[in-house]
Amino acid sequence: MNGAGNEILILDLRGLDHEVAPQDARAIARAPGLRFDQLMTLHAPRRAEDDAFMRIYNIDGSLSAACGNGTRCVAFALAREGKDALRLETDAGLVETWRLAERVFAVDMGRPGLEWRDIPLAHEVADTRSVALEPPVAGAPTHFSAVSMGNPHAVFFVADAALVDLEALGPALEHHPLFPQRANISFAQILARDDILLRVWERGTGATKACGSAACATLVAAARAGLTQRAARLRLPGGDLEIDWRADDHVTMTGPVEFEFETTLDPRIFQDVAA
Ligand SMILES: N[C@H](CCC[C@H](N)C(=O)O)C(=O)O
Repeated sequence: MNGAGNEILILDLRGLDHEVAPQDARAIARAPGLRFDQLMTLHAPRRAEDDAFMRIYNIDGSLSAACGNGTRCVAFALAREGKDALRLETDAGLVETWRLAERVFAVDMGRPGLEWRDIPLAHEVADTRSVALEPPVAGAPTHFSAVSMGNPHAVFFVADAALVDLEALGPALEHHPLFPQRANISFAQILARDDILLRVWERGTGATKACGSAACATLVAAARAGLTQRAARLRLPGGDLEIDWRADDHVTMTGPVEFEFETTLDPRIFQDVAA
């Protein structure tokens, strides 16, 4: 499936007692014919009131605690079992989804983390709205806004997002010493007080057509900076997402899903997997 162009693979393991190891996620990412930005594995819920426990892997096998576009795809997949509203648990807590139309879903991504330890950053920073990029990275802005959506985000506001060399700046910023758990890197251009152009270099995956949690982090950063109101359209290369940082501090995201194909995994892809 995809959510606004963010390629998502869902592996339904609810009937099995199986954990996917990082090297398995990397093997699936290399399997012929499979192409994804994130792998979402579904497991039996830990609490009776939840519908499933969900894990999120990047293509390098690293885990993420949030995946907005992937959560919408999971909501679409489980809606086929007759449920249009879901409670999904992730390593970062509860995520709730509800259907707005055949292929449009909303996700409550929870509250943003805004303290330096929430992101996390490598040392204390008084104001995460404007963090000095020290040491500097050639070609990158000197300051960014840091937000956690359960996963780490660094948001750089730029005059023209189309001019950013994502492939050059992405890796240096993802692995910057300020980010002990690395970070998802966003370059945002404010078009209006309710309209943002966004390009994302994702931690553990690279440049993607859309990143839901980055869209949430960018809206929160823009609103905190007084650049936009608390709700806006986020325009990503793969599609638009509507983000709303509500008065109760929860961030909701509304966007499309597309179903591409269903298949089974050939067990041979897990043989001779380099650890
Ligand atoms: N594409 C996902 C985000 C994955 C985040 C992952 N790259 C990480 O935090 O390591 C989304 O739509 O929210």
